[in-house]
Amino acid sequence: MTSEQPRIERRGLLLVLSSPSGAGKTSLARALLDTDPDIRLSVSATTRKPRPGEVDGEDYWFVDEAKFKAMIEADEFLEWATVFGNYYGTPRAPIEAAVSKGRDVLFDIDWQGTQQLAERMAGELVRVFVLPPSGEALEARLKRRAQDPDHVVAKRMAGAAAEISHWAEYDYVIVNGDLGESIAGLKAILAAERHKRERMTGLTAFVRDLQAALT
Ligand SMILES: Nc1nc2c(ncn2[C@@H]2O[C@H](COP(=O)(O)OP(=O)(O)O)[C@@H](O)[C@H]2O)c(=O)[nH]1
Ligand SMILES: Nc1ncnc2c1ncn2[C@@H]1O[C@H](COP(=O)(O)OP(=O)(O)O)[C@@H](O)[C@H]1O
Repeated sequence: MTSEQPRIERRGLLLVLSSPSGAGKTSLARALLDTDPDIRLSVSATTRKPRPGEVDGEDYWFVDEAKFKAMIEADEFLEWATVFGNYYGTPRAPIEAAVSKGRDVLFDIDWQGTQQLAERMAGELVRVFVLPPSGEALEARLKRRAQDPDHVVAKRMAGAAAEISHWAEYDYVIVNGDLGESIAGLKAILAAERHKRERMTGLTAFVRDLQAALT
C-alpha cells in the first residue's frame, strides 16, 4: 500500500547562515538550494562590487550607495548593516510574502543582521553558525577563492575573530571540515525545524479531523 504524505499548513521559517568570510556559507547555501525545492534564497542588496561570475538579482542586487540609502529611508529593509565597509540589507517585501505563504527562506547574513531578525521575527528564526575547522583552513579557503585582491583577503581574515565571537548567539553550530558532512548536518537541522509543533498551524484542525474519523 502506498500513501501520500498529507500537507499540514505551517508558517515558513527563516534559516540564517552566518560565519566568518570563507568558512563556507555560500557553498552550504548552494547545496541546500540545489536539492531542496521548498526553500529559497533571500537575495540581499549590497553596495559591494560584483565578483566575477556573480549575477545581479541572483547573488545580490548590486546597487550604489545613493540607492541603498534611499531604500533605508523608504523602510524597504527588514534589516541592514555595514560589513567590511559596504552596505548589505535584506529587502522586506519578499520575506514577509514568503512567510505568510508558508515558504522557507535561507539567509546568508552577518551577526548584526541576525540580531535584527531576532528582534523582529523571533518565532520564525533558525540561526546556524558555520565555523572553519582551523585558522589555516580559513586562510587557505579565502586565498583559493582567488576572486578578491590580497588586501581584501587580509581584511576578511582580520575580521574573522570578531565575527566568530558571536557564535553563542546561534541555535546550531556546524564546523565545516568535510563539506558533505556539513551539508548533511544542515539538512537535518532544517528537517527537524520543519517538524516543530508551534510552526504547524494546521495541526489543530488536522488532529480534530483525525479524532472525528476515529470516533
Ligand atoms: N546584515 C547583513 N549581512 C549580509 C547581507 N548580505 C550579506 N551579508 C554578510 O556580509 C558579509 C560579506 O558578504 P560577501 O561580500 O558576499 O562576502 P563572503 O561572505 O566572503 O562571500 C557576510 O558575512 C555576509 O553574510 C545582508 O543582507 N544583511
Ligand atoms: N568543507 C570545505 N572544504 C574545503 N573547501 C571548502 C569547504 N567549504 C567551502 N570550501 C571552499 O572555501 C571557499 C570559501 O567558501 P564560501 O562558501 O565561498 O564561503 P563564505 O560564503 O562563507 O565566504 C570556496 O572556494 C569553497 O569552495
